[in-house]
Amino acid sequence: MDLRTVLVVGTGLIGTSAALALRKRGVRVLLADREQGAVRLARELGAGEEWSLDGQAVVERVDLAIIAVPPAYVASELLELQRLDAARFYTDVASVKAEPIHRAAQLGCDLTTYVASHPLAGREKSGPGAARDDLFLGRPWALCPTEEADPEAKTAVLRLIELCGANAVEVSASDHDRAVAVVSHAPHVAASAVAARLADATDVALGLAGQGVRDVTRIAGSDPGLWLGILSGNASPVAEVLEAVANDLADAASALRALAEGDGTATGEITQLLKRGVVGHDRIPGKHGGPASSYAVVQVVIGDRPGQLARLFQVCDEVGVNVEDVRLEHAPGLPLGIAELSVEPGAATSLTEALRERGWQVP
Ligand SMILES: NC(=O)C1=CN([C@@H]2O[C@H](COP(=O)(O)OP(=O)(O)OC[C@H]3O[C@@H](n4cnc5c(N)ncnc54)[C@H](O)[C@@H]3O)[C@@H](O)[C@H]2O)C=CC1
Ligand SMILES: O=C(O)C(=O)Cc1ccc(O)cc1
Repeated sequence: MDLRTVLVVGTGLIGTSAALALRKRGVRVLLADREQGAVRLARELGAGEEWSLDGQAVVERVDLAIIAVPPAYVASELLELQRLDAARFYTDVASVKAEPIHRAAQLGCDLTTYVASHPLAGREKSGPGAARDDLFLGRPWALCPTEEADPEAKTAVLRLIELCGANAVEVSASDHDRAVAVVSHAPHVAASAVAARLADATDVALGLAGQGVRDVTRIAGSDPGLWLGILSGNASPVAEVLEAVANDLADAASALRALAEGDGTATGEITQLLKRGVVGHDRIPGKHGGPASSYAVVQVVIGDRPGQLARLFQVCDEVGVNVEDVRLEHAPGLPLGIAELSVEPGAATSLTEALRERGWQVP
């Protein structure tokens, strides 16, 4: 089915990102939020037009309404939108699925026109100002149709996912919630626990912070209010994963205590955890949801001057090398840094040679 008009309720990070992606594909988008400022900013960013009611009636029934509000408000928003007959079909994007669906059933929502969904893409920033039209490109987007759902409602949500450039993954709500406890929600709490150690760390310690601690704690910078809602909505599955993580941490701490007291055999336990970590890390699928791939990394020294990265990418373009990922390491106190370019292993040598020929320092 074609989505000609879509209503986005909740013009924050996710709602506005979806709106921008849809606008880019020529879809007409209407915007609503309980905060007028959020609608205004989304509109100014080109995400669509303001949704308005004619008294208590909708002016125009849209093809699909996307409910992009915190998990606890999804069901009541769905009820209200269905009462207004605002759309033919409805979805939401909340990070938890079983509870909003259960609540919607309890409130008496029409489950035939509703298919819950969840894009596995986001950022540690909130609000329309953080939105990006390419946020969902190549990312998984779960959809959880219930038995009651009309097949056409599912088709509408699949079209939304396709228009946003994401990869649809159909899964039951309970399997979804157990899965995201492992890959998103428990990692978030673990990141917060590590970041919390930094709250009273010394300036010396913080001055020595490198990329590792930034990688591990990035998501800990997210909105605590939103995350309290996400974790509360998936409490048991998240608690189960955290208990397992806590056991591993407690075992590692005991082994290190034993090691500090001279028990050399304790290294075995620590090695086992580190090795299990490598196995788990390597199982994370690569870009576009494909199998985990190992790219070659080409390190290039770059000066801290405007335009350096653009010139570096220009060389990659000239020699036809696709940069799969890029990471910047800054050298503290020095006017230079290192750009780490991840490329297909077969392309690393030719890129290195091309860069050196053009005067770049490739250590
Ligand atoms: N932040 C992230 O990285 C991701 C978030 N999600 C889910 O997307 C949903 C939205 O999250 P974000 O966009 O990050 O949050 P956000 O805080 O950027 O935006 C939420 C917006 O919803 C509005 N809102 C709240 N209650 C409302 C109501 N009852 N009616 C109308 N508007 C209301 C707020 O004013 C705000 O503008 C949440 O359910 C979240 O679990 C899904 C994937 C990633
Ligand atoms: O910032 C990131 O990398 C994320 O992975 C964000 C995120 C947060 C919540 C979700 O439900 C899905 C994705």
